[in-house]
Parts: sequence; C-alpha cells; structure tokens
Amino acid sequence: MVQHQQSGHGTSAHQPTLLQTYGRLIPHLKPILPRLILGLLAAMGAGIVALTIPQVLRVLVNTIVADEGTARAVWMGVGVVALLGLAEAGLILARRIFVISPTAGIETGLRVNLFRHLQSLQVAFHDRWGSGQLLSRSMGDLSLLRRWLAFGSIMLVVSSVTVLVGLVFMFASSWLLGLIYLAGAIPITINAFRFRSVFHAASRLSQDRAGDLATTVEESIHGIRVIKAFGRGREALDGFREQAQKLRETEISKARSLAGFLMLVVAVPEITLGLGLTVGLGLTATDRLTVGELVAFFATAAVLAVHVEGIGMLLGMTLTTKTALDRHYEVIDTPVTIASPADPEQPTDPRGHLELRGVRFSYPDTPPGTRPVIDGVDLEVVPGETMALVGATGSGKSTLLALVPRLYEATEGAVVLDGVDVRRYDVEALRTAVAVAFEDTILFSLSVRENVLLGARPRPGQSRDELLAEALDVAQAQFVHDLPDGVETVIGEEGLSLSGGQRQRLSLARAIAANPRLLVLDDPLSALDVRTEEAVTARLRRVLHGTSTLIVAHRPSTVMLADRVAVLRHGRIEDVGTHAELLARSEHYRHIITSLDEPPTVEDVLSHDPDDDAPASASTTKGGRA
Ligand SMILES: Nc1ncnc2c1ncn2[C@@H]1O[C@H](COP(=O)(O)OP(=O)(O)OP(=O)(O)O)[C@@H](O)[C@H]1O
Repeated sequence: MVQHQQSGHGTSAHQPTLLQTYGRLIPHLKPILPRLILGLLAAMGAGIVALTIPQVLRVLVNTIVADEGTARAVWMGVGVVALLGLAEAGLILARRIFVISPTAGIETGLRVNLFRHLQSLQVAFHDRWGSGQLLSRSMGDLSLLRRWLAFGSIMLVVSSVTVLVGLVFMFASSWLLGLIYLAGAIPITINAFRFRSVFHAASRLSQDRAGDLATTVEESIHGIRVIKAFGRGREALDGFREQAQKLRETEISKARSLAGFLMLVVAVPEITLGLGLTVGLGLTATDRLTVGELVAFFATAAVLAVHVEGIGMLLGMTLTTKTALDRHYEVIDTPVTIASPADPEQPTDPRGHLELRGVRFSYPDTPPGTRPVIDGVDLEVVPGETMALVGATGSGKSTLLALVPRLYEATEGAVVLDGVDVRRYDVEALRTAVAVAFEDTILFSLSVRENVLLGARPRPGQSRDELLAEALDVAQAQFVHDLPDGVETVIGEEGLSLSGGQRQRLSLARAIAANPRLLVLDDPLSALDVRTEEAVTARLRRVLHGTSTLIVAHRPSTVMLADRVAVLRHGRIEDVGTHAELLARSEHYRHIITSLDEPPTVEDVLSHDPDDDAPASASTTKGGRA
C-alpha cells in the first residue's frame, strides 16, 4: 500500500471568512442557546458589577473629601463594595455552570460526527491523510472549540459590552478625558487587521505541524519494532526533533505576533491614560472636575484595562479556533464517494455468485497516462467455487480483491454479486455478505472473542459461543485457550502481543465467523508454518464447501485448495483453469508455481527487475515463504 501524507498545509485554496466559519456552528448552537444566553447574562452581570464598584468608590471618596463622611457611611460603603465583590464571584460561577455542560456536549457531538464521517469515507481518503492529522483534528482542534464556546465567545461579548459601558461612564465623568482615552482605539484597530492575517497564517501552520508531529509519533510507535531492529532510534529521534523544532518555531512566531499586538493593546491605553491624568489634574485644579469624578474615571479605566487586554487575547483565541474549525470542516466536507444508493437492491438469490465484467481501476492521484492497476478484468466465481488468484508481486491481486466489498470503486466495468452490481447494494449489507481476511492482519485492542466475533453471523440455531469455537477450530487458533484469560484475553494494541501467525489465524477466524456468501482471502496463510497451514487448509476446505471464495495464493498448498486458478498479470487475467490444466498449458503459470514452491535465491532477489513480472520477487515480499 502506498501511503501519502497530507499535512493539510494550505489544503484549501479558498479560505472561508470568520463569519462563514463560525456561521456553520449556528445549527449546533440552537439547542443550547438558552443556556448560552443565561451564561452570557451571568457574565455581563459580573462585568457590570465590576464596573459599579468604581462608582461606589466615587461616592465614597467625594463624601470623605467633602468631609461629610461619618464612620457609619464609610463602613456602609465598604460593606457595599464587599457585597458587590461577592455578587461578581457568584455570577462568574453561574456563567461556568450554565455553559460548561452544553459546550462540552457540542464538542462531543462534533467529535462523534467526525468519527462517523471518517468511518464512511473511502479507503482512498485514508491512504492520503496522515493518522496524526485526523487525530489532532478530532481531539485538539475540537477541545479548542469547546474552550472558545465556553469562555472565549462569552468573554468577547462581555468584554466588548463592558468596554462600551465603561466608555459611557468615562464620558459621563469627563467627555474630554473620554475622548483622549478613545483616541487610543485608532492605532489598535489599524494594527488589529495586520495582526489578524499574520496570526491566522501562523496558527494554521502551527496546527498542521502539530498534526504532522502526531503522525510521526503514531508511526514511530507503530513501527517501533522495525526502528529498534534496524537500530534507527537515533535517526527517528533526529527526525522527530527536527519536526518538533519546526513546530516550536511556528509556536514562537505565533506567540510573538500575539505578544506584539497585546503590547500595543496594553501600552496605548496606558499612554492615553497618562495624557488623561495630566489633563484631568488640570481640570480638577481648576474645579472643572471633582476629585471623585477623576477617581471614578481612572478606576473605570483600570477595570477596562483588563477587558481591553482580554479582547486582544480573545481575538487571538478566536482566530486559533477558526483555524481549528476550518481544519475540522476540511474533513467533514470531504464527500463520501462510496455510499449506499437511495433505494438499495435486496439480493433475491444470495448464492455468492461473483462476476467481474470489464473491470478497470486506477488509484486516485495516479498520474494521467499510467496504465490502470486493474486493466479490464473479466472473471466469474460460480456459487460454492473456490477461485485462487495468483500473480507476481504488484500484479494487482490485493487491489482486485478490495474492489469486491467496495473498499475501492472500480473506475470502469462492474463487479456483480448474485446478479446485482455491488454499487446497487446497501454498503453495509454488501460488506456483511462479503467477508475479508487481509494479508496485513488488523486486530483491535479488544478480547479475542470480540475480535473474532466482530462481524459474526451465527447460522440458525447456532449460538455465538458455538460459532466462536468453530471459527477458532477451522483457523487452528486453539492457542487462544492458553492465553491468560482464554478467549476473554484482551490482546494488545493491534494484536502485537501475538505472533504474526497467531494474528493471521484470528483474522481468518473472524472472516469465517462472518459466515459470508463470499469469502475474500488475501493470502491468509502466509505467516503460518507448513504443518499449521496443512491443518488450516484441511479444515478450510470443509468450511469453504458451499461458500464461494476468492483467495490470493502465494503457496502451492493454498492453490491446491482451489477449484480453479486465475492468473493475474499486469492487472489482466491471463488464464483461468484448474491447477492441472494451467500446469499443462501455461508457461507463465508453471514459472509462478515453481517459484512459489521454492524460496528465492539471493541471485533471484538481486537480479529482480521491479518492472518485470518476475515471480522471484513475489516470494521475497511475502517474508521469504517457501
Ligand atoms: N493505496 C494505493 N495507492 C496507490 N497505489 C497503490 C496502492 N496500493 C497498491 N498500489 C499499487 O498498485 C499496484 C498493485 O498493488 P497490489 O497490492 O494490488 O499488488 P499485489 O499483486 O497484491 O502485490 P503483492 O503480491 O505484493 O501483495 C502496485 O503497483 C502498487 O504499488
């Protein structure tokens, strides 16, 4: 399989605007709107209470300065300030209570939605996208969104309203001082536009690089045995360090851009306040402004300073979250090209009759003019028949098998199961009817039982336990009973706690337990020793009786299982016949079978031309099987 990494850097030529991106959240926000509004009101209340405190101070100071203040009045003022402080804290708590649960609900909903979409996206999509990119999009990016919804969005509204109301109070204290303070908004606004584009670009790069780094971690952990076996730990570390360094650089440039903007947001109001103080003292000295008004003005400015700086921070948060949302929607907007038709066909005569009619297939991203991997295949597997597929490495055997359950879609021609084009079936129903065991066994960190019974379909009157026992018996997987908890043993991630042959036997058992109409086996016995293979083959022959089977064979013993053999060469069926017929009439088949029978020699491997259908290499890629 060819793996293409996609970091997502600049994947979208058209960048949606801030409003377009956030606008897509509206349907998700509708159900939680009442709670969001309550949260907003609580936060506003807290902001207003915070702003009231300076006004109480103004009255208090004016009373003391005017020498009318009794000790009782002073204590009352202090009591009111304390009560207001308590009210502010209570309202902040209320905001959290109102918004935390619904916003976490949105995060979960979007995450589940993304996972569902990833499940329905075609395999070709997963060939192109790095796993770390998808991991970071479904975890980190959506957490950013939750934080923005629960805190950023609300505080952005609150801070903006607080600043507006504060300005009204400041203008009420002195319109001249208010005007001086407001003048500071001009350089800040101009700079905000520049900050927006720089920060947004840095934020995108940083999130994409974090995704790439996650892919590297995932790949290195996945391939830790190879890395260790080849002593490439240092190189892996160097590669990781380089990527981490690049991420660090983008994070620093992002932080610098935010710090520069915040410096302006903090410094400009301070400067205008300095100017305001000079003018304000003059006004007070000439009795055009009371001391209380001057104190209230600066106390309000002190409250606003927090909110003005907050708006700067929240702007950065809003841009980062926009990037996260854009990355999320890039995946969500990828169309599902392999889907069930609106009105799916039900097979009237489910017998496992497979026909490939003029099937052609090219992988996406294949350069134009390249010969299709599957290049006009006509093949029929009659009900109950076992058809082996043989061919040199790269001749397209695995690809051909993947077209049957629609893991990939034929680009031309038709794959027909029981008289119906597979595109006319419900995808799930099709994949229930066709069970697959891959050459690369995929197991999940579940118990043996759960892995084997993943797609289980017991026959009428058969219990799941009976089916499990039968599947394990046919696949010669009795070793599971020796595991610490027998079939309940949870096998490690991807089944790596088992040997290759053990994993293959469980994968085979899983395909058998699916009790399919058509069994598609991609070289399912390659990792077994000869004696185990013999035992599996004997039992498989019993099970395969009545089930149509298409099986990729790399060993003569697997070929012996088959009623007929199809020879694939350069994506075309060169010949079909029984083993004996082909041996008698096909030079190419004899050549393949002979080379399958014998391990490749060093000369075979060294003299192999990858463009040639040289069978020697067929064996080498399969781990040197005899
Ligand atoms: N996901 C993919 N994207 C692009 N090209 C691919 C992909 N998977 C396989 N190919 C290419 O398609 C061709 C056929 O590959 P395929 O795996 O079907 O061959 P095969 O006959 O099963 O080989 P082998 O016996 O080594 O398993 C090869 O040239 C391979 O490089």
